[in-house]
Formats: sequence, structure tokens, C-alpha cells
Amino acid sequence: MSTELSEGQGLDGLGEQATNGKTRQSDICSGTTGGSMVSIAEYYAGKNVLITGATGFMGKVLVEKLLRSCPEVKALYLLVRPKAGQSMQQRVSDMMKCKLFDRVREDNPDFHQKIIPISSELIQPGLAISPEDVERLTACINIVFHCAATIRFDEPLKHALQLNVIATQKLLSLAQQMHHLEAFIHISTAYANCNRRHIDEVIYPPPVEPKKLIESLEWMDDGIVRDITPRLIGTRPNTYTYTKALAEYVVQQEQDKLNIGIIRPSIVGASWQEPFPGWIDNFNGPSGVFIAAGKGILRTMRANNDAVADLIPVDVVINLTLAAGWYTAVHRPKNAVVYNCTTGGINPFHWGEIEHHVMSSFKRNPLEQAFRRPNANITSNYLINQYWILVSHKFPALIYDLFLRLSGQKPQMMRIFNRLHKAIGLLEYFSSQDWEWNSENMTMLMNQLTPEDRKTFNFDVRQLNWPEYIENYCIGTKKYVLNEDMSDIPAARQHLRKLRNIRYTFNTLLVVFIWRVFIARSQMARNIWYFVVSLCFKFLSYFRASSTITN
Ligand SMILES: CCCCCCCCCCCCCCCC(=O)SCCNC(=O)CCNC(=O)[C@H](O)C(C)(C)COP(=O)(O)OP(=O)(O)OC[C@H]1O[C@@H](n2cnc3c(N)ncnc32)[C@H](O)[C@@H]1OP(=O)(O)O
Ligand SMILES: NC(=O)C1=CN([C@@H]2O[C@H](COP(=O)(O)OP(=O)(O)OC[C@H]3O[C@@H](n4cnc5c(N)ncnc54)[C@H](OP(=O)(O)O)[C@@H]3O)[C@@H](O)[C@H]2O)C=CC1
Repeated sequence: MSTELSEGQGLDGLGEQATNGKTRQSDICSGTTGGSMVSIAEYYAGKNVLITGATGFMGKVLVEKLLRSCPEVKALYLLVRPKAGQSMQQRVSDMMKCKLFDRVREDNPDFHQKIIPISSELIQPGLAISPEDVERLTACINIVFHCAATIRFDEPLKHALQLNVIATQKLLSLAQQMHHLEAFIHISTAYANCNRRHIDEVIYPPPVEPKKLIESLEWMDDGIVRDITPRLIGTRPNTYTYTKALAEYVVQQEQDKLNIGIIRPSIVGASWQEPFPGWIDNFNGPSGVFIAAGKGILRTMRANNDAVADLIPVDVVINLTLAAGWYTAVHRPKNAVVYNCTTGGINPFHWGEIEHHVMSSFKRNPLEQAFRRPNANITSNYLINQYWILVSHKFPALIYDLFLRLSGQKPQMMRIFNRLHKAIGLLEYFSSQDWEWNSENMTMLMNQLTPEDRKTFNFDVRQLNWPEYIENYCIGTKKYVLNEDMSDIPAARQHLRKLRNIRYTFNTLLVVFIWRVFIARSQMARNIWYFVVSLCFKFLSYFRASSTITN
């Protein structure tokens, strides 16, 4: 079935009345922002903020930080869609109940009054925002943070284009109608240009003119699009990075009309410090890999030990995003400013080191009901990896499934491994090579902040202590993703000891079995075997005799 690309239709009601927001807002706001003397929290005071993707991983942290560190913010308008049988109000109210908001709740129990959910399905015409809501938003919004995207690596091109590019275009059109807009902040990814080794803080020419691509894909059915996708994305690994690159270009096209900042985070991981260390709520990127390794399921993965693991904590990304919003609105740079939000050039850490710290952390703080003892190894060698997949993934899965079948249960391990292999297969591109990001704008932005803001909105990754961060990250996956209780750690350790004993017993039986088979075929093996057995027997007799004499 063909998915409709409704660009023209989608812009109806948004784009028509578009005006040149930049000129107009400069007139309105020139007196209100007092240059760089205004602190970040002071800037956001009294402001109406529009956020897309607020129910997602980064969006939630953005909402939380704004409410906590900019308590005078006037209101947060969240574009949310109903999903999985839940209304958008229900989703937002569930979100606000989650642990992430504990600190805000403590500071201000009525914080929910500042949150205004707006029903919106971004891939629908006009973003599916009601005319009344469009009017409301255009009248009051001061800053837009556009976080929504599909981040799936296997997303069909048409859908990725609809959400990551066309919806961004529609949002830009809406933004241009906003009478008091001061900044439009777009969240991109450091991997949008992963077809390059060195990436500067500039928008590179798009692989194809987005408008032309949208027009061509409109008449193609999904099958044809699937067939031509590899040709279109070229040396990029997936539709995600490809469409994020197109989106950057689309955003840049509006730089004459809007004040734009583009944030390019690398691999976003658990929080470093805020609201508490190790907060994470999903399996994306490395988190799923860490969990699979901690559960003893993942034993091998293709990654380069010496390649830089460009992880960036989510709170760092959000602090930089809020600072960029402030800077964009206050300084109104002529062109869109791109911020490569990465760690590799400033405080590098490597995949080999990550492996070491993840493994030792899960040994100290084991996950419950591990399949095997955590012991994952990474290798850049394809054949070695395939060997370990066979020996350490497929063989144990086969045995376990056999055991499940024999005990009348449904086999499941092979299915889990197949899904895991699909997931890590999609991630390997990022863990097997190095990129070099220039992050001068991140440094420039830091230098613009007051000492107080530098502390409150800390994105100085030079201070990041990696081993400590990874330890908190692993504990975070246990506490917040798997909802496991820390008080169960002794039982989990006991379980690991049991697994170790099972492994020793299994290995011993295996050696004996192989040896017996060998003995049956070789006279020399038989002689050695009898020699060893008689030696053991003599030793035991001696031991027994000497203990009888002593008694
Ligand atoms: C100790 C070792 C150190 C070395 C460690 C190297 C780490 C090397 C990381 C590089 C990381 C680059 C990141 C680029 C930086 C961006 O640009 S960030 C954007 C990041 N985007 C993502 O990470 C999305 C990737 N995920 C996907 O595209 C989809 O989830 C997948 C993998 C295609 C699977 O889709 P699906 O089959 O429809 O199903 P889905 O419900 O999504 O998940 C299915 C199963 O896969 C599991 N899964 C999902 N994601 C993962 C994952 N990342 N890992 C494992 N399992 C996963 C789920 O838990 C789930 O398991 P069950 O709960 O069903 O048992
Ligand atoms: N996570 C990472 O490692 C990185 C992320 N990024 C970028 O950061 C941004 C946020 O990523 P992250 O928070 O991890 O992603 P998530 O997948 O956690 O969140 C995506 C958000 O987009 C919303 N969304 C998706 N489709 C629609 C739609 N059709 N209509 C309305 N809303 C929709 C989701 O809403 P819903 O809950 O309804 O599905 C959700 O709130 C993205 O732009 C991503 O490209 C960049 C680099 C790394």
C-alpha cells in the first residue's frame, strides 16, 4: 500500500499566511532582550515555549529542565499525538507522573499547570493542529524546540521523509506565522553527515534537493521506494541519517526569516548529573547493547576497540539546547548556527574502554535473572565475531530452547537472538569507525554564559569522568529501564554464582565427554587417561591414610 506524502496539503493553512518572522520579531523584541547580560533563566521567564517530541527521551528531559531551572517560564506548549489507545492528555499526565519529574514536583507541586498539551500528528496535513490552536500558538509562542523525529534505523524512506523532513517544513511554516517568535531550535544528529570523516559546524549541501525528492516519491508506491532507497541514501547507512541531513537543509532555507539554531548531538546516553545520574528510559543506541550484555545475552559485537565512542549525556545535550535557545534569541545571529554536541574531540573515550567498564559495572551491580554471566567482547574482525556468534549466541540459544521444549515450554531464546542480531547489525556502522567533529560553537557558547549559568546549564564535557558515568549509566538501565530494585542485588549476585557453577559443571562434563570419545579412538589417549586416573587414586589413598594416622 502506498503511503501518501502530503506536503502541499500539509502546508495548507500554515504556509499561506507565512510572513517574514525574523524581521517582525526583531522589531518587537529588540527592546525586551537585554543582550548577553540576561541570564538563561531570566531570558526564559515569562516566555511561551513550543516543544515537539516532548514525550520522547530528549523531549522529556528538556521539559523537566525548563521547569526546574527556569521556574518563571510562562507555559510549555507540547505538540503530542494520541497513541496506543491513550489520549494526548492522558499521555502527558502519565509523563508528568514519571520519576524524572520528582525534583520538579518537589520544587513546585503545581508545575503541571504550566504544561499545555496541543493535539498534533506531525505527518498529517497542517500538522493536524486545530485552527483554534494554530491561532493560539501563533499569538503567543516565543521559542520553538523541534525534537520530534523518527530515529529508527530501519524506517521506510517515505515515512522517514514525512516526519523528519516534511513535518519540519510544516513546522517552519507555522513558526513563520508566530508573531513573537524569537528562536527556532532544531535537533539534528551529529551523524547527519556521517558520510564524511571530518564534520564542521556547517550545513553541507544536501544529497538531493528535498523538494524534488518529495515530489518524486509522491507518485511511487512503497515497493519502488524500497527498491531505490539504497541508491538514494548512497554511502549513508540508513534513512534516518539521510533524512536528518535533508531536514538540516530545509531548516537552513529559512534562516533569512527565522533565528535558527541547529543542535547535532552524537550518541545520546543516560544523564550525567541531572535530574539524577544515570536516568534513561529506552533501549535505543548503546542502552539496549549494555542491557543485553548485562543480561549475559550479548557476548560478542563488532566494534573497533580503539575507535572513539562519541557518547554524550542527555542532560548535556539539553543544557546546550537551552543555552542555544537563549543565545539565538538574544544575539539573533544572521545565519543558522550549528552546534556539534559531541565529546570525542574534547574528552575522548573508546569502545574498548566502554566494554571494560560496562562489564565490570554489571559484575558489581548485576541485572536480575541474567541468562549467563556478563562477559561480552568486542572485535573488529568479521570472522572472529561470526565464530563467537555461533559458539556463544546460537549454540547456547539452541540448548536453552531444547531445554524449554523438553520441559513443555515455548522456545524463545533463538527468537531473542535473531532480534538482537538485527539491532546490533544496524548499530555496528557507528561502533566500527571514527569521526572528527569540530565543536567550536559549543566552546563559543560556553564562553558566552555567566559563571552561574555555566553551572546551572553545564555542558562542559571536559569534567566528565567516564568510568563513573558508565557505572551510573549501567545502574540507570537497571533502575529506570528494567525497573529492577537495587535491594535485589545480593540475590542477583547469588544467581550469577549459580550460573558460574553451572558453567564449571558443564565445562567439566564437556571435557570428560570429549576425552572419553578421544579415548575410545586412541591407544595413547587411553594410556594417558589410565596414568592420570591411577595418579589421582594414589593421591587419594595417600591422603586418606595420612589423615587416619593423624587422627
Ligand atoms: C558492551 C558492549 C560495548 C559496545 C557497545 C557498542 C554500542 C554501539 C552503539 C552505537 C549507537 C549509534 C547510535 C547513532 C546515533 C544516533 O543518531 S541516535 C538514534 C538512535 N536510534 C536508535 O538507536 C534506534 C535503533 N533502533 C531501531 O532502529 C529499532 O529498534 C530496531 C533495532 C530496528 C528494532 O526494531 P523492531 O524489530 O521493530 O523492534 P523494537 O520494538 O524497536 O525492538 C525489538 C527488540 O530489539 C531490542 N533493541 C532495540 N534497540 C536495541 C539496541 N540498541 N540494542 C539491543 N537491543 C535493542 C529491543 O529491546 C527489543 O527487544 P524485546 O523487548 O522485544 O525483547
Ligand atoms: N537518541 C539519540 O541518541 C539521538 C537523538 N537525536 C535527535 O534527537 C531528537 C529526539 O530524539 P529522541 O528523544 O531520542 O527520540 P524518541 O524516539 O525518544 O522521541 C521521538 C519523539 O517524536 C515524537 N513523534 C514521532 N512521530 C511523531 C508524529 N508523527 N507526530 C507527533 N510526534 C511524533 C514522538 O512522539 P510519540 O511519543 O507520540 O511517539 C516522541 O515524542 C530527534 O530529532 C533525534 O533525531 C540526535 C542524536 C542522537
